[in-house]
Amino acid sequence: MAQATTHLTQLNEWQALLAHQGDMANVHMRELFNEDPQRFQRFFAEAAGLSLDYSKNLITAETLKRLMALARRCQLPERIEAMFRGDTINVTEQRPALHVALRNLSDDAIEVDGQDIMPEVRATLTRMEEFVWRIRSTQWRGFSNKPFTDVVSIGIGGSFLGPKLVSASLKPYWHGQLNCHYVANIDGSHITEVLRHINPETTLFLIQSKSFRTQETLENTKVAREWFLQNGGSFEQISKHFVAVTAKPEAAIEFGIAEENIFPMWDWVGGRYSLWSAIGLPTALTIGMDNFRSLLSGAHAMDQHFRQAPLEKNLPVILALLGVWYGNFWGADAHAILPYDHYLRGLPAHIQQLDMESNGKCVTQQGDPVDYQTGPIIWGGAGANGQHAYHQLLHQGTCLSPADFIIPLQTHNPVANHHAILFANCLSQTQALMQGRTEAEARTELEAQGLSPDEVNRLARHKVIPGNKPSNTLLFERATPRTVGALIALYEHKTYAQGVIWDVDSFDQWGVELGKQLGEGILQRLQSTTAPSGSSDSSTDGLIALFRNRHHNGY
Ligand SMILES: O=P(O)(O)OC[C@H]1O[C@H](O)[C@H](O)[C@@H](O)[C@@H]1O
Repeated sequence: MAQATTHLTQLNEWQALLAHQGDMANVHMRELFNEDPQRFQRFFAEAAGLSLDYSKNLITAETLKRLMALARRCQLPERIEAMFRGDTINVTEQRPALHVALRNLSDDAIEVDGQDIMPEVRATLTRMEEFVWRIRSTQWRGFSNKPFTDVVSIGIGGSFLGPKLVSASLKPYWHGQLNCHYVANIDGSHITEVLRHINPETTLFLIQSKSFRTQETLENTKVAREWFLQNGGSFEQISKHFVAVTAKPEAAIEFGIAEENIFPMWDWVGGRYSLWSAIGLPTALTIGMDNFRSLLSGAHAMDQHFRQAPLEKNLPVILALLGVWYGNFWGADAHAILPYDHYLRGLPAHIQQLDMESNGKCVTQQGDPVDYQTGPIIWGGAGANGQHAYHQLLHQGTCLSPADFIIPLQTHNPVANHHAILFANCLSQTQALMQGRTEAEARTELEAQGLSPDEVNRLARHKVIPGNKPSNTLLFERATPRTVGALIALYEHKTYAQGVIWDVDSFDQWGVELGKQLGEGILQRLQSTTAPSGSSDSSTDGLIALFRNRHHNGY
C-alpha cells in the first residue's frame, strides 16, 4: 500500500522536528521537571491494565505535538485501520497481517479475500480447548497409559520465542503435573539436555513450524522421533506423542505426523506474531485454556485501545513516536527493554525478534532506499541484575540507548522486603538516568567523605553523570495472563506504528533468507566425502577447510 511519505525526510513535519531538536539539544530534563510540577501527570497514560510514565523523556508538549503531526502526515490512523480491516499491509508477500484476529473476542467478522476468517479462528480455539482438556485431565495418555508429565515444544524464531516468553511469564499459573521445555537450536547440546531429563512414555512433542520446512525444527524433530523409537515407543505410537502446528499440513503429514494431530496456522499470521495462535499450545497446556483466553483478552483490550484511542493517548503510538524521536533526531541506534520481573526475563529476546525482524529494513514499501534510520538494536535483560553490569554504559557511556523499565506493582512471591527493594532499584535507575550528577554535586559528596582537595580534584570528573538519558516506566498490577497479553500486544503495535512512519514492510524478513540459502551450499561442502567442489571467498573457504580437516582426514 503506497503512502504519503515517499520522501519522509523532506516532509515539513520532519523538518519541523529537526528544527525542534535543535531547540531541545541544550535543555536538561532536570530543568523540565523543575519548571513543571505537573510533568508526571502530563506525560502519563493508561490502557488495558498498563500505565506508562513517559515524563522522563527529552520532550515537551511541543515535541509531542510535532511528533503527532508527523504521524498524521504518515496516515498512521488510516494505516492502523487498514491492519484491522485485513488490507494487504504485507506488501512484498501480498497478504494481510491479522494477528489481531487471533484475539478478536468480539463478534465482528474479519475478512480475507472476501471470506470471514473468524469461524476458523474460533473453531481452532475450541479444538485447542478440547486438546488441552484431554491432556490435562489425563484422558489422552502416553503409549504405556501413563499421564503426560512433560511437553517439549520444537520450533525456532517466532515458533519459539513468543510461546517460551509467555510460558515463563506465567509460571505461577502452571498446571502442577506438566512441565514445559523448548528446543530450538540446531546445536545437539540443546536437545540432548532436554531429552536427558524426560521419559518417552510421558512426553508429548509439539512440532511448531508455520512453513514446516525450517531446517532446525525438522532436524530436531527427527532426533526426537528417533529417541522415542529407541526408548520404547513404536511407529504406531508416534501419533500419541507427536502433534504439529503448521500452515502446511501436507508437509507435516509427509513428515509422519498424523493428520488429526495437526493444528492450523495461516498465511496471514507472521511467525513473530503467532503466539496467540495454536503456536501457543505449549503455553495453553501448562497454564490451561481459561488463562490462555485471558491472555488473548488482554491483547484484545490493547488492540481496541490501539484502534480507538486518540493518538495523543495511545500507548503504542506514544512509544513508537518516542522511538522515532530518538532514532531519527537524536542519533540513538539502540533501545533497551528492562523488565524488573523475574518471570518476564525473556521479554527482551521476544521484543528483539519482534522489532528487529519487523523493522530492520533499508528500503521503503516501494523498494526505494531509505535515507533515515529504521529499527534500532533491541537489547536488555532483567533488572536489578543489569544494574550491576551494563547499566554503567547507560549512565556514563557515549551511545544513547533509551530504555523501557517494566515493573509490576505487586509480586507473585512476596519474599521478605524484596519487592519494595526491587521497586526502589527500578525507580532509582530512571531517576539517576534522568537527573545524573553534576560536577558540583560530585565535589560536595567527595568533600563530605573527608577527601583531600587533591583527591576531590582527581575524582570529581569521573563521578559526573551527565543524566538527561531518556526512559519510560511501564507499570501494571501483577504479571497475570491479561497484563502479559496486553504488554506483548503493546510492543507489537508500537512496532507496526514505527514501520508505518518509516514506510517499511514490517511483516516480511527477506534478510533472514540469504543466510539460509548460503547455508545449504556450505553444508554440502562441509559434508562431501570427496574433495569439495566450488569455492567462495577465502575466509569462508579457509574456515570450511578447518572443519573438513577435523572431520574428514585426507580431504
Ligand atoms: O515457523 P517456521 O516456519 O518454522 O519459521 C520459524 C522462523 O524462521 C524464520 O527464519 C523466520 O526468520 C522467523 O520469522 C520464523 O518465525
